[in-house]
Amino acid sequence: MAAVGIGGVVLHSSFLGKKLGILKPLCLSIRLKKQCNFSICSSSVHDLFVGVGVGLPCTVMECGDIIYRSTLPKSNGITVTVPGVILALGTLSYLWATPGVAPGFFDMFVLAFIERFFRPIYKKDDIVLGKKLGEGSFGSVYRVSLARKPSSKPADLVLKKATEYGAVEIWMNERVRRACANSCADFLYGFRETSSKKGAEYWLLWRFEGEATLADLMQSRDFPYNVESLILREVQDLPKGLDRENRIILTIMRQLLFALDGLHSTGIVHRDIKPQNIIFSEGSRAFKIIDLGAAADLRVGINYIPKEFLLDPRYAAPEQYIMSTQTPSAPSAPVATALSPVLWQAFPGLRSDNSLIQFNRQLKRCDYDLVSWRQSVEPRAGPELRKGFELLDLDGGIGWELLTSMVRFKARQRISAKTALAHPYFDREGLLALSFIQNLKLQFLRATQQDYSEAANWVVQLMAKSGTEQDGGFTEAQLQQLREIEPKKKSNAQRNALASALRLQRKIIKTLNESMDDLSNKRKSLWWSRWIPREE
Ligand SMILES: Nc1ncnc2c1ncn2[C@@H]1O[C@H](COP(=O)(O)OP(=O)(O)OP(=O)(O)O)[C@@H](O)[C@H]1O
Repeated sequence: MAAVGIGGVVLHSSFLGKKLGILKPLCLSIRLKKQCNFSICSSSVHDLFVGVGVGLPCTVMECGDIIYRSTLPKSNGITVTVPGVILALGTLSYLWATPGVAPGFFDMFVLAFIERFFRPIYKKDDIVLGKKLGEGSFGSVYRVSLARKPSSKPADLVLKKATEYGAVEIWMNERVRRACANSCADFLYGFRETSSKKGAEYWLLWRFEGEATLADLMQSRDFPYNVESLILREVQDLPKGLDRENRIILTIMRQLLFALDGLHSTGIVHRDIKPQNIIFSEGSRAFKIIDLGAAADLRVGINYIPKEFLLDPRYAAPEQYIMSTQTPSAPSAPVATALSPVLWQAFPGLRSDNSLIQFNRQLKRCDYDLVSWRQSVEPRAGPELRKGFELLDLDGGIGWELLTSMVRFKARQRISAKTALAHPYFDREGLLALSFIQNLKLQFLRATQQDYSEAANWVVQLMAKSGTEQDGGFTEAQLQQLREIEPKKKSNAQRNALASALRLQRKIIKTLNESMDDLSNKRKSLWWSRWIPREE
């Protein structure tokens, strides 16, 4: 059925025809070219429906047709009503909002399935064990090679033989490989191995990324210059100093935040970010994240409410200590930026376990307020701590400002990896120029994450600098007034509605969490792990 276009709206001709019979003066007057000029009463506007389709303008359509066609029965085609559109938009935005439930299901049931046909498969017999790289409570890690080495398969690999948490780690690594491969170590394959005497084990294979984790590099007296030579692949013959160190730390931080943001954007929260879980990839000359065994996938709820916390108390955010393992946890903003990596890098004293534990105690005593902590320790600070503060105070204290916005007691007040990347601290150049994609991403983040009150301040300052009487600028009093303008508070009704909506949202999430908790209690099996390949 033809439709008539009016501006952006398209009206079905059947509707128009019907209404032509009850022409009443006034209200919405629609002038269709010169031949037809008719009115529609506002009382009828509410049952106006909007047709989907391309409308023919009067220039190519004889308007007489409208009256003739209007006697035809109503179209059975899809029509879109305003409430319908609102409902559909609401549903879509819910499904696509962070962490992205809809893309999560697409990934799980479509992409993961298709990927299975194309990925290379490894078997236990293909693997020759080499040196042990690490042993944790949940598994052992070895450097391995392949027994037979087809040229298409990489030779230098890392194998983790893991306990039950290996299943989660396989899931997370596969998700990451599909969504943000550069954020984490290059994962190749994972399977369940049941022939061992110890019982079932999960075997996970990665490409060998490099010899050193950030923790190893930070132990060296030469840190951060040792990282500079790794990233640039040469030793710089430049004088050492705060400025150079700041550039290196900024580069590490930026790489880390890009990797973290990649994880968060796909709905995965690592929950165990620490220098030991950040590996330097010699191939990519960048830091990558490892050990996703404690991660949670917020999109499909995997590992979302773990029964046992796998977190490292040296680095975990304060709420992790105080939360009972039985309490269903609300999804907090990316917790991973909790105890900011800036801390470990700026203050060499915090690089040993004992001083880190001591720092945690001091911070707790200051109610997790970093500014009070600084006030309490700075007067009697040793040279190392002093150097850390100096480094953070460079460029008007922009590093300190970033640090304080990352280390906050309340999870919701901590800035996310995305917002941190848009922080002016990263305006400075690092060691390497950003890639085209990183640059684009950064520009986009800046445009979307920026706090615009800063921009307003900047305009005020600019005006103050050029504002003389002669140039028609502002007087000091006027500028003061401008500075004092406070953002308008939302009206009470609006705030109340927002608060109720948030309360409702929290209630729904809590109920969902509780039911998930119940479900996982009843059926201890990891339902999604049925997709993990098995080797008997
Ligand atoms: N892809 C990789 N390339 C090179 N080395 C790796 C890789 N993955 C892990 N390693 C090395 O293996 C060590 C242990 O890895 P990982 O942290 O994943 O194991 P884990 O069993 O969880 O150990 P922990 O319990 O101590 O955290 C790392 O510290 C790192 O040195």
